[in-house]
Amino acid sequence: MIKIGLIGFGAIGQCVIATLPKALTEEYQVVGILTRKNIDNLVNDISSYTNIDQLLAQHPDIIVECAGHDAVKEYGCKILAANISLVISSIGALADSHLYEQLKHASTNSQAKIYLPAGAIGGIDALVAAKLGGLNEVTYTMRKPPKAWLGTVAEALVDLNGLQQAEVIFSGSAGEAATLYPKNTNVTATIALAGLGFEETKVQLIADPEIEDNIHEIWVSGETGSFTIVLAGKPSSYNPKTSALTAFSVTNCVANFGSSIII
Ligand SMILES: NC(=O)C1=CN([C@@H]2O[C@H](COP(=O)(O)OP(=O)(O)OC[C@H]3O[C@@H](n4cnc5c(N)ncnc54)[C@H](O)[C@@H]3O)[C@@H](O)[C@H]2O)C=CC1
Ligand SMILES: O=C([O-])CC(=O)C(=O)O
Repeated sequence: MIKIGLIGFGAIGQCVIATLPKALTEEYQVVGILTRKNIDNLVNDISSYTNIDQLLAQHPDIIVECAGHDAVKEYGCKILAANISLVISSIGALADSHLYEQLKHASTNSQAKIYLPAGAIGGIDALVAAKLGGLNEVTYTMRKPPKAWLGTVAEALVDLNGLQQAEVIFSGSAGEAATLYPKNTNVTATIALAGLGFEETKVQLIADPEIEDNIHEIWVSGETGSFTIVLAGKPSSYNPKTSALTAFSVTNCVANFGSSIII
């Protein structure tokens, strides 16, 4: 029996709960969800908690963070120190090298593992493999409709509501992108960690009024060859910033945790 906890019950959290029955062949129980405020009649009588200690007291084997960078900072080490494995959706939090080292240290000292899902993108398997062969260049372009950038620093750069043509709202390193756009560009951190790191991974972010999907383009060149991956992800109907694929990728991490065959 796998005991599962969640942090956050928004677009990703709700889809994870709905998808677990399809993804897990082993017996499991969702022992609780940490939310900002108590939610009555959550789903299937799952309890919601507002304090991490209440969730830890349910002795989950694995906790899925799908809340935001602050949640990783606030709870990550405590979860790992309690020997509970952690799936991190908000991978951009790891652009903070101090936090990265703290989490790694907490995991090394316990038997708990940190799972980083591919999330909204794909090709991470090819990228980590190409890294071992030797990488020369990794570039990533994210194109999202203007409404996906509302509530971000892009609002001060362009008129998102009146945008007539595609505008580059950021060009720079993966580390800067992940920090400047914490709710939108966690995948830049995933690509950086799998490949050339936060400084060397080049990122461009674009607000495009002519598209409806979130379009992710990864270009990699190295000693083993080169590849380009383009994903046109449907945005979650609950949160336009988040691609619908993300929650399924996160759920698959939980399935891998419980499975003897990892894919
Ligand atoms: N790796 C990837 O490909 C992706 C990662 N993400 C990350 O996942 C996070 C969640 O995404 P969504 O579900 O779309 O966001 P959402 O905004 O729909 O839901 C997040 C929920 O978490 C709750 N929450 C926030 N901080 C919390 C805390 N400290 N404790 C308890 N609850 C807290 C919020 O109240 C909200 O209900 C994003 O903020 C982003 O960091 C999002 C999309 C893709
Ligand atoms: O879901 C997406 O398209 C990517 C995203 O928001 C993130 O990386 O934080």
